[in-house]
Amino acid sequence: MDRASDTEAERIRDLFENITIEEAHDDEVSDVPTESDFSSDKTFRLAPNALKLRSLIPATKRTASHPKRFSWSTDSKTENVISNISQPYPPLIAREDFDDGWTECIIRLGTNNKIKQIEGFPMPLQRSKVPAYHIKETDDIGLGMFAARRMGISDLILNERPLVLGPLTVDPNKPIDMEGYLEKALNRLPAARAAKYRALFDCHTGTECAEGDGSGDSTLFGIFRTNAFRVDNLYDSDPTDDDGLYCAVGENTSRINHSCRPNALVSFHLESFSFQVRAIRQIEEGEEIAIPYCDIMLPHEERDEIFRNFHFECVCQSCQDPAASNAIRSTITSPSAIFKQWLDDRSLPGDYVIRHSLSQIDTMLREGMEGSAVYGEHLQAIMESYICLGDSGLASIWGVKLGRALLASAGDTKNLELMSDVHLYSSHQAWQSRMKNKSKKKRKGKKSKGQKERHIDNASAEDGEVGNVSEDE
Ligand SMILES: C[S@@+](CC[C@H](N)C(=O)[O-])C[C@H]1O[C@@H](n2cnc3c(N)ncnc32)[C@H](O)[C@@H]1O
Repeated sequence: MDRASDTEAERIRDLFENITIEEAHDDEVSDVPTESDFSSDKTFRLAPNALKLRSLIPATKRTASHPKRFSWSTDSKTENVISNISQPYPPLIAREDFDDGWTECIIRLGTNNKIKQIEGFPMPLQRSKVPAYHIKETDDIGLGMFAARRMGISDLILNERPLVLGPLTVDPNKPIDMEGYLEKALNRLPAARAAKYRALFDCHTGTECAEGDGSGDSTLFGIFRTNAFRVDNLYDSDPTDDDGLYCAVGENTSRINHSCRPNALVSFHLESFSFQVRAIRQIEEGEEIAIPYCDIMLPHEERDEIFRNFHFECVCQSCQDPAASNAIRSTITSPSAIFKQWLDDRSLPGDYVIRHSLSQIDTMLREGMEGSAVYGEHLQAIMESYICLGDSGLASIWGVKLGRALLASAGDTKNLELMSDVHLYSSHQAWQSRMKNKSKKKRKGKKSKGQKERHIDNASAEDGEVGNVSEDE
């Protein structure tokens, strides 16, 4: 971080300590949602794109560490429903003066407090000197985002603070006045940011979907439903269901179109309270940037069903030939069963998992599926195979690939830093657990020439390429 941003971070922190949260008065918000408003089985998604950025780190970890104290309060009359959390309120500083942008949040007080406890919040946004994108008309699907320069895997394309954040789901049988809340939120936003929100695309208002979900012809809610992306790491109740989860609308993030073979992923970075969009493969200047609005592993019919709720038919290459893309998807599976089999059966060859995962990765690269969680699982399977085989060089090559994939999907640089450390691999508990003649090798201190070991050719294992398996005779 440079000196200027250091100073800005300190300034924000100082000011933030003086934040006063506005209490919602009964006359202002007459229908404050109660716990039951958010807890019906019949909830629907507000986010068309409800992007489940499933972490490659086992989900149990996240669930286990989830603090229950952030559950919805039943004492809703005293709750602050609309609260400003990202910056302090005037007269401390004018919202217009805030370079990184201002987010209005339709959230519970518990969530508000949770955000304020995040260490370092709010961190400044990352800005690139040379713009990475521009927004312009596509040939057929309205506006879209296009690369302004060439980018590599995990490169940051966009980092922006959302305009508005609100609940992911509401109960259609007990609709809350989202239109009213959004109107309030926009009135509190700087005028220019509110205008950006109002200018966003609305595929929802006036449709049959709007009739059934309580949004009626409310335009601001329609815009919210069209453009909100799920915020995966902010939750107010049990994160195993949709209840108490949030989604957010971004000025530029919400202009990114969907593809079932996306070249970028969007994630939410809590510390800076911002969307990050990162490349998941090399992107050429002028190429359209596309993200997944749903799980791209789903068969075409199920993806189509999701898009139908949002009134579009996907125009991506995979959807041009559904039979072919379904056939490819049906061959892709998680490596977990094969990995377990390899660990249990020592008669299987050393490269058993590696060969299988390389073949799966090859298929996924051809179909443009680097954005799926299974892709990361295969990178991980190869990395862990090399750990078991005691090859830290190759383990680190695949570890760095995995680190980049994790960075692109979760916006966190920690994994990549960790995986770049070559000593990490030899200190793994499974290190050398699959080596034949382990003791003999140790005595010799080098690889036995006659031993049949297979390895990935380092030169061809560079990013985006599948390495060749060769025999080391
Ligand atoms: C979040 S907006 C994306 C930006 C939008 N194109 C605009 O002009 O503001 C989502 C809408 O874009 C269109 N869209 C996005 N991806 C598409 C795709 N792959 N095929 C067809 N339409 C798509 C649909 O109309 C969808 O409701």
